Amino acid sequence: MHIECDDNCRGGAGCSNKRIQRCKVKKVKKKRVEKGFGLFADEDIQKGEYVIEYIGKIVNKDPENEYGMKYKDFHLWVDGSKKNALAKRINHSCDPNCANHMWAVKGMPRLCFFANRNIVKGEELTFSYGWTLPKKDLKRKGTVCLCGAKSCSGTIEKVEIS
Ligand SMILES: C[S@@+](CC[C@H](N)C(=O)[O-])C[C@H]1O[C@@H](n2cnc3c(N)ncnc32)[C@H](O)[C@@H]1O
Repeated sequence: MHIECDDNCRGGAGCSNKRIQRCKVKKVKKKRVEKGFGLFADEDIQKGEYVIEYIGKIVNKDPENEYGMKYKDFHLWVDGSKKNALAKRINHSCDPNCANHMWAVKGMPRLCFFANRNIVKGEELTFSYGWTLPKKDLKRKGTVCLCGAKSCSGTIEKVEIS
């Protein structure tokens, strides 16, 4: 987990490690695409920059909807289904331009997206969902992936090995 500085840090007002608490989010736009809605960059974004936070209700069981996002290593999820927040519109790609990381901000865990390469204005923001399909669940087919990447694996979900 990454940790943001708090009010006692030596950097004070000039500290660059307070991006999330200062809501230094990028300009983004929601648009209709063949996957429902998608989220698009409305300005150029540099590799490594903070893009947006995944917001929702924090719950202690899997909400079992497409907007549930798990905190890695914790039995906690963010359920974005009821919130009209933009980050829940980010679609999956097999070759994503963003990644989500867990940050501790003033002692609280937050799920945030960062650019993993330079992104130009107008480009769709994507991340790798990491969804899995249990091997025992052979009757279910995965969701056909429409990411269009050369490296596309065909479905959003990967089949679990064991
Ligand atoms: C968290 S939502 C993403 C936003 C969604 N498109 C919407 O309109 O709210 C996840 C759902 O979006 C769709 N989706 C996301 N990425 C996709 C992809 N690469 N190919 C096909 N459908 C995708 C699937 O229906 C998935 O269950």
